[in-house]
Amino acid sequence: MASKIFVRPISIAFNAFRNYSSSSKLVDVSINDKTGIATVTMQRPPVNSLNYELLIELNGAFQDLGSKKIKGAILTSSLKTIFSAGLDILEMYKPKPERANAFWTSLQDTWITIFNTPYPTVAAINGHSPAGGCLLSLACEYRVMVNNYTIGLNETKLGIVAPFWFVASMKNTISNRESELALTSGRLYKTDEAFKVGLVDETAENKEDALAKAEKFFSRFDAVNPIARFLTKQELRGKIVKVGRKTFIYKIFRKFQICMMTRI
Ligand SMILES: CCCCCCCCCC/C=C\CC(=O)SCCNC(=O)CCNC(=O)[C@H](O)C(C)(C)COP(=O)(O)OP(=O)(O)OC[C@H]1O[C@@H](n2cnc3c(N)ncnc32)[C@H](O)[C@@H]1OP(=O)(O)O
Repeated sequence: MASKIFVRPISIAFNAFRNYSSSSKLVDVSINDKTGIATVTMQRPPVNSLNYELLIELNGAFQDLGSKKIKGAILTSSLKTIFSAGLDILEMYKPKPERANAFWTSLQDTWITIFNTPYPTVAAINGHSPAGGCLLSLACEYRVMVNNYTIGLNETKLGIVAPFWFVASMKNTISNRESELALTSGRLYKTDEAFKVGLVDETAENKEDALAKAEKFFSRFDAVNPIARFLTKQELRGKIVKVGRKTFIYKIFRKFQICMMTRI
């Protein structure tokens, strides 16, 4: 684990990013060769619900970007009014245990990858972003959200308990008090409300405005050593990942969830 952490930022310094573009079915990745900014676009209509295949592609996209010399990556959606509707409900309906296990693992791996990237990340939230959609944006370092949409961890409203790494991601962004109020009530915030509590960092008029503001965020690091930056990010986020990845409680929790899912 430690070697992975220390090798990555050094290796990215030796890789070029120029003229890179790749598009799979569910995720499009492009890198602007002038700015060095990557854009990762989810494109799974109708609502970018997170199924196993989308998660695997997302995880792969963010991992691959770790080997390119990019300035930062923006996560956004190709859909007009939805960033992501969260986990695909169909993945949770009477799944086979193997599929359920693979699904949960892919969700957690994707969260860890995005939460831990050596390069800066921004979610340009250009539509509704409930539950797992909110989680993806929380994994990024900065959130810009288009006006008049909703975002939040609404699991309790669905009768579901948010895993503690969902909760930890929220608490990494807004206060413990606000997290408690939000999670226990399953609150979905409108864009302006989310901005007021710090769940999003900036609001935007439309997707173009959100992308422009996201790009501007990366210039904060123009005069910052990327390795020092990444190690500092790890110092701040490492404990959350460690707890999420390793604890006995997590394994029990996952078994319990899969058990619940396969019985419904
Ligand atoms: C259940 C077992 C529990 C066991 C324990 C599990 C523990 C889990 C821990 C983590 C928990 C949860 C994380 C999650 O992410 S759960 C998913 C939460 N998502 C939501 O609550 C969002 C629901 N969707 C909406 O609010 C709206 O659809 C929208 C995103 C605001 C879009 O609205 P819209 O009016 O533009 O579109 P709409 O007509 O509603 O939907 C279009 C079609 O998309 C389908 N759909 C919507 N959301 C999902 C989804 N999450 N998964 C799969 N499919 C989805 C919707 O059914 C429509 O389909 P169709 O056109 O009717 O066929």
